Amino acid sequence: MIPKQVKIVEVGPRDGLQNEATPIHHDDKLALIDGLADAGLRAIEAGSFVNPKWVPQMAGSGDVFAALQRRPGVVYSALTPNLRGFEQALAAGVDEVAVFAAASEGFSRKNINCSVAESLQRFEPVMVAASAAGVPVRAYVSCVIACPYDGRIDASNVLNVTRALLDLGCYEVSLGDTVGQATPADTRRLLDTLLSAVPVGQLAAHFHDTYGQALANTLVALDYGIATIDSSVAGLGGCPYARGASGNLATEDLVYMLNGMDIEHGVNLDKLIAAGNRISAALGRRNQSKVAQALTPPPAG
Ligand SMILES: CC(C)(COP(=O)([O-])OP(=O)([O-])OC[C@H]1O[C@@H](n2cnc3c(N)ncnc32)[C@H](O)[C@@H]1OP(=O)([O-])[O-])[C@@H](O)C(=O)NCCC(=O)NCCSC(=O)C[C@@](C)(O)CC(=O)[O-]
Repeated sequence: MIPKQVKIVEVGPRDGLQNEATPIHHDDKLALIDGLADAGLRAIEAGSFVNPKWVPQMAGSGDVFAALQRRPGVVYSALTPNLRGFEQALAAGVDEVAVFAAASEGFSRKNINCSVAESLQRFEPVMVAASAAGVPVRAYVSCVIACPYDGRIDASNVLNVTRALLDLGCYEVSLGDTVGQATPADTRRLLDTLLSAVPVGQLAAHFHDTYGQALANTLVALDYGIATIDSSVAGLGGCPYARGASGNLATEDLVYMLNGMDIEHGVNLDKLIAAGNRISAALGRRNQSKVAQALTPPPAG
């Protein structure tokens, strides 16, 4: 049954910006995060504590967290691949962290330099430390439909990794269609398998829009009762280890659809579009959201 209320997890400042070729000014990151919070987003992935040699755009995440104007009720989170990343995130004052695994061996090796089984072992000390510090841990599974290295992925692989992450103590697993190849039929097949064994309240949807399918797939996820949807303002993003993959579902497009379906989400569309247009201008490109394009007046003259 379609949920009456949806939690939007805004991943633009992390998933969105991590793949940008040109350096992004610290102040632009802060303005983006604050603009998103001002628009009503209550879960914002603001950075990531990974090796800066591998993902240079996230190198300043500690500084970003230190300088955030925290708004009450907003959860500011970060990616942490291992204990070292978690310790840095904790020192930076994150409210929540996310560990990230993959449903394919090829992507796991390229992305985090270890096998899927090894990645789960690396998360064990993170879970212990997070529990001791009272920090909730979310998880991602990448490549839930297809992998740029291993091809099509069997839903049983996704189920096994999802279960392992929940068994470790993650409160939720976000299902990442990293390369954006899923069609609604693929999403249905995946969710039929997953929901035979995992409660719907422990799953979130994370679709990239490379093939223009993200909103259609999100609608399928909502239809299956998934009430947490990841999206990225202005459709920012991509993954450094999935060449050619484009940004996430644009938050503006998601909000517009939810408005039309009378599903509560708490986000002001006008303020969201303004935040998306600001970061797009800072990056020297057009806002990739169709809704933002439709609702933004063309420049005068
Ligand atoms: C995971 C590691 C760190 C393992 O990297 P590794 O090479 O296996 O780690 P290591 O323990 O062998 O250490 C190697 C070097 O990394 C350093 N190191 C070790 N840990 C850290 C850390 N936490 N922060 C900073 N530095 C770290 C460590 O100090 C050492 O430095 P060196 O001595 O060479 O100078 C590395 O592979 C890495 O940083 N990978 C980047 C992964 C990444 O950020 N990918 C993009 C995000 S995932 C994504 O976008 C998908 C998602 C979530 O959105 C969902 C979807 O759409 O699919």
